[in-house]
Amino acid sequence: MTTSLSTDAPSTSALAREVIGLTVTFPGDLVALQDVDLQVRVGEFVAVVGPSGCGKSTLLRVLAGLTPTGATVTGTTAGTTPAAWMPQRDGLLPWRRALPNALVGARIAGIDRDVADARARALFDEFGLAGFERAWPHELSGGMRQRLALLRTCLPGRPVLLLDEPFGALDAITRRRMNAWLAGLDLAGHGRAVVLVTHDVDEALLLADRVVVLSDRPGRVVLDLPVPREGTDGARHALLDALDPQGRS
Ligand SMILES: Nc1ncnc2c1ncn2[C@@H]1O[C@H](COP(=O)(O)OP(=O)(O)OP(=O)(O)O)[C@@H](O)[C@H]1O
Repeated sequence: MTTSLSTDAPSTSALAREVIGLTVTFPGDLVALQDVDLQVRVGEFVAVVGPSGCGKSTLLRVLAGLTPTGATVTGTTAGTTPAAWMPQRDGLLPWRRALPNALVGARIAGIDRDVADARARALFDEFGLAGFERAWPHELSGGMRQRLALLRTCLPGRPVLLLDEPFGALDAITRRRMNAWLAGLDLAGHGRAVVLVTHDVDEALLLADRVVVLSDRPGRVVLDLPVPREGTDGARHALLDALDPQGRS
């Protein structure tokens, strides 16, 4: 399946995001990330995996151009390609129905109301949310809320998508569908890039061109692995080894 989602950026092979020597320290000398180097090129799908608390969300925030609350950030960052960030919490506005919630980012991005409305209605269908345009967020299941939040993130067509565990609340079948949708994005053709934080190694292998493994906190890059197109068993072992070096037999 190839998913056609309009984007406001031309197709290039440019650097979408780069961090070099990134160190993030929270108050109390809590070092969340240490000396992290990461490059994401337009057209790439990069998955970031690592143990809980190793700094994945913090890294995504920095890639989004945000300074995590209270943090000291050192190192260099580059890449100005506009990005849309989906945080772990869905952040839906409880006082707005589903469709107006979906349109929030598009309105902020200055997209014409009718254009955004038409795009949103098409995506409600693709995301299995057709018929729920007028539902209130509290009337949606956890998985539906997550899909709505992802739809809202994708709607403005920003070239870089930064997705923090977007499928955590989804049942296996819906997760497969959403994976297929993401896998069908013609990233290179639309000048896009995706950085996906996930706990699921198989999801990372299915979707990504590269998988970056962070160590236990302070998070450092312990593996940056290109995913082979065919036969991912070896890559899977390498990832599991990097995630749990002590578990090696
Ligand atoms: N605003 C903050 N103030 C203080 N400490 C923070 C803050 N945000 C994150 N941390 C700490 O930084 C470390 C990394 O947190 P982060 O949320 O980036 O990890 P994560 O890998 O995304 O975790 P998880 O997989 O459980 O979501 C943790 O020890 C966390 O407690």
